[in-house]
Amino acid sequence: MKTSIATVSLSGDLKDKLQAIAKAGFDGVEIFENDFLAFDESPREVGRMARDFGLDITLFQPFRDFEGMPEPLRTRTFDRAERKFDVMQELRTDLVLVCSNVSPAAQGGLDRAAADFRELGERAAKRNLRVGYEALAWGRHINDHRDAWEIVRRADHPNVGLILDSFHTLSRKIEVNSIRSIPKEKIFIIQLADAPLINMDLLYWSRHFRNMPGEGDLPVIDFMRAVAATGYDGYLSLEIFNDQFRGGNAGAIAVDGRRSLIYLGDQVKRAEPDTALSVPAMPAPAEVKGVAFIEFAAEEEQAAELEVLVRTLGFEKTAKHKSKRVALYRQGAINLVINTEREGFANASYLVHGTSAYAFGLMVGDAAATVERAKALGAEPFAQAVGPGELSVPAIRGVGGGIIYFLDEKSELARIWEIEFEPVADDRSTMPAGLTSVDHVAQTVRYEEMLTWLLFYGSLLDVHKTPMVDIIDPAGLVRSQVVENDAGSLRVTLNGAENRNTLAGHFIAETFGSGVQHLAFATGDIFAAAEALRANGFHALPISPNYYDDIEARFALEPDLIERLKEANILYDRDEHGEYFQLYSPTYGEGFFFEIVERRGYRGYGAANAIFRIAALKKQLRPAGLPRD
Ligand SMILES: O=C(O)c1ccc(O)c(O)c1
Ligand SMILES: [Mg+2]
Repeated sequence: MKTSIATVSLSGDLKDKLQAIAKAGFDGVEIFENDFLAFDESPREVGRMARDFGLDITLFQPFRDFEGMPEPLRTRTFDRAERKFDVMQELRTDLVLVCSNVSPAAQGGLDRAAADFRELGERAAKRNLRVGYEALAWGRHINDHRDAWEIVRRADHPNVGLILDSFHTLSRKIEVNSIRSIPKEKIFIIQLADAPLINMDLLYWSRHFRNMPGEGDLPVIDFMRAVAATGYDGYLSLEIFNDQFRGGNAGAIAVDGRRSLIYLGDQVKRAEPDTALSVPAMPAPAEVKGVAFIEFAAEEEQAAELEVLVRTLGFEKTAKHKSKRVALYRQGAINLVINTEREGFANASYLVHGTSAYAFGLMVGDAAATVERAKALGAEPFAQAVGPGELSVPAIRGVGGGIIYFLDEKSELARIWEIEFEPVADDRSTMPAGLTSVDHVAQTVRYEEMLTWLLFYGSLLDVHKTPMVDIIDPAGLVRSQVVENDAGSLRVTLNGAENRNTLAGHFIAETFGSGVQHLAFATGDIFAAAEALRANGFHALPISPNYYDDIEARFALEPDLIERLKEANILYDRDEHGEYFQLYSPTYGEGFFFEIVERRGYRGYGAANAIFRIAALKKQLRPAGLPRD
């Protein structure tokens, strides 16, 4: 499987783009004509630059408004093509993309178009060049790959072939199985793009909202399976028109792009093991059995404050690390680790981000295999010095710089708490509150990083994503999307903050980056938990009385239940599967907080309640930039 990406997909000048593309490990690049025209070097020099970066130029594109032109436009169009051929020879690329004509002057007719392509093929053949025809979804006469293929078939010229672009086919919901019968030699290149499902004009959707395969909602896998069924094993080339990517970090977007192609290849291979597509072998997506631990990095004094909060939540200090300043707090199956080391990664993370949940551990089927898969997908493995008697825990760097550790039950890793830690007798001052497990981990991320995170989790783990929802913060919008597995043993909510006045935006600005902003713990009895917490000296986040009047009316709740909810500051929601109860802690530090939830069948995350608890949480936050008193 060879990978390529169009220069139009990335930010920067042509050289920046080539550099990012090469660094991400692509084999080739499509030169988008405008990127070349806006660049000062000659085509010969651009070709040399690409080759110096180790990149094939897979395609030069696009050549517009070619087929079906009446004279004298037709003659001019062929002259124009000859000029492009000159540039291609200088660049030293042999393939040009001709996209279907959108000009009002264009005339229809498959035979007329086929004749034009045969003549163009003849001219291209004289120079050893090839011409690929792509049906734009909004082409004037040709907007369906099946018609483009019919024209290529009738042109019947070895230098004329078809270019399939997943966006054009899938955006129009064209039956992908029509691809299966196309001879693979006639498919000159495959362009790939996904997109979120939004109802809008096809051209506008295509030019602004495309994203990497797996980041959107289109069935790119079905498209790719149909392509693979032809026996095609040539270049897979990303062509992503996206406003955000154009302004983003070229290096990071290129890494996402390459990851998306490898992930796509892996999915095709798993669905069709006999596929002709040469896909690198890698372990299957990791099955997550649960969140094994969450680790905070803190400095001593703040750690003490955090410990008080954690104790009021009913946690008990059960163990300490044999040689490091690391303590384990436990309740039910929840392990919270507080790391106050003065060196190493946790300390470095503390120095940059302040007290934060900088790492978490996932219990998976096979920890080593999970890191193998992550590496195949271009993630960075993480390792630090292992002391005597310590385990080397497989780990990777997350997107925002945090760490994800992997434990499993098949190795010594399952016994990490016994091997590396020793029990302590806690003179416990608080009582357990019936918290049983981690319900979800909520990460606040930069809005521009949302897709990166989704692809990161989605490609590595056996999870699915839920549709994006808007969370209303009094100071702006926060977009939220969830990655979760069917078992409910992993739920990660990703909240993308666009603006620093929101609670999420404040957290990012003040902690210098994306990170875990809240942890939600599950309980089987929220009212009993609330009672126990209160006895522990925990103060639940106060919720406005107006909220309770509203839900009483909205859900027709019994007055008695409303009273109990109100009295304990418990929020309520309901979906078609059941009921949901939520209780929040006050904020800690720059907006970190805990949540306690009881699910009675409910599958969501209480998005409808977010505005109320955000307003309440924000009341407690110091204004940005002011020191704490
Ligand atoms: O939006 C366009 O015009 C355009 C141009 C070239 C392509 O390959 C494409 O898919 C779209
Ligand atoms: Mg295209």
